[in-house]
Amino acid sequence: MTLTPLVYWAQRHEEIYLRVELTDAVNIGVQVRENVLQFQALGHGAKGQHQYEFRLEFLLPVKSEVSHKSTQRQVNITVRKEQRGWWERLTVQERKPAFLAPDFNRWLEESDAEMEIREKEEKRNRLKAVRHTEEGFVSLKTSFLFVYNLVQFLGFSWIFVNMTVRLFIFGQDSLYDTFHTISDVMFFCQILASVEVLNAAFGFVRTGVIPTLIQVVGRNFVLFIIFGSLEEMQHRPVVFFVFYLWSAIEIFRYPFYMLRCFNTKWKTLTWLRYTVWIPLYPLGVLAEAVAVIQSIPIFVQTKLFSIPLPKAIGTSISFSHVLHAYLILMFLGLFINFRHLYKQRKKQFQTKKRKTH
Ligand SMILES: CCCCCCCCCCCCC[C@@H](O)CC(=O)SCCNC(=O)CCNC(=O)[C@H](O)C(C)(C)COP(=O)(O)OP(=O)(O)OC[C@H]1O[C@@H](n2cnc3c(N)ncnc32)[C@H](O)[C@@H]1OP(=O)(O)O
Repeated sequence: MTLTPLVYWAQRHEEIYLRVELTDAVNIGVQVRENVLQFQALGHGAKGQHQYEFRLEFLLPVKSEVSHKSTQRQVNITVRKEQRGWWERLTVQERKPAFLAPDFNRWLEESDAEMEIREKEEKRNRLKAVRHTEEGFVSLKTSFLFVYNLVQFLGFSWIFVNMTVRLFIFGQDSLYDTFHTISDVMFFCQILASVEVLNAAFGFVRTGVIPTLIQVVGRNFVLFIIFGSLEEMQHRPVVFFVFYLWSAIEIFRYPFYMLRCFNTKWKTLTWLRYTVWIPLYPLGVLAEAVAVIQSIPIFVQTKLFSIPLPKAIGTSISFSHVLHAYLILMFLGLFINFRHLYKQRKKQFQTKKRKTH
């Protein structure tokens, strides 16, 4: 005698769901041929552990591909309708088979099913809109970074080329008027470089805020406080060395970033960006330290930026104390950034090795 399991059903506009009440079902066979579904499996049903079977002739055409998933408690079958629509019943015969019942867990009336479709569509449209906005934001961010890097590249290239040409034409004399020929563009580039701290802080670029802050604050301190505020410093050769060392790295760093905006890398440029800093960074810090040391007697003499103390004490705190503290900070900054750049270098070249294998 053939045993039939209990089967619960529900529909949507495009699918039929069947839930077969069999626990621990094995040897499950489900086929759909000419709109007739045949099911057989061995499992524990209403009549105990047996072979169970049933057959359903659908009201309207269905696709022959059928999917089923079994859990410990049941077998779930999904059949796709050939044509989208709402069926008035499941089977061709008007009388419902005794083993078949509506699945009230999934049951929906036609209007509710339509609402469900509409909700799904709305959700899909919302997701599409979010993706669209995100894509717009990404392309805006990329354009912004590209333009920023381009402007910095042009600025630092101008500085580097101008200083090199002047060195060739005027020789040693060019060392003494670097500030007057270069400072405007350097001021512009270094003020603009503050954007890099914001880029790091807002996550526009994958980098740490601290190394960027050290870099930007460190350079701007030397540029505005040491060179900018002391005319006596502006004619010294140290300005040439500081500006030349700063711009020598930037003419590789910014074009490297420009390519990264398009997820591109050029091997030689990547190597230069992550190698040239090894000699340049300590030399740059050394040149900046020389500038700070040279400025100390001038600050003492001119009392510029000194902090006046109450009249009863009758003296003031010289800015030179701040500069002494800054000299220590500089070497701390050098250590932090050198370690950071070393890690970045390792990351770049390790990734590359992994990719080529
Ligand atoms: C808290 C304040 C305390 C102040 C204390 C003051 C202490 C003073 C110490 C001063 C020492 C400074 C000395 C210095 O002025 C001397 C010199 O500069 S000498 C010249 C040599 N210098 C250099 O080589 C340094 C150049 N500068 C830098 O490299 C960066 O400024 C630095 C922050 C140090 C490192 O950069 P970053 O962290 O960004 O590393 P990456 O370049 O590897 O970038 C990481 C990823 O982000 C992407 N990125 C970064 N920026 C951009 C951008 N603008 N556009 C697009 N993409 C960007 C980059 O591509 C990397 O991503 P991916 O790995 O996918 O490529």
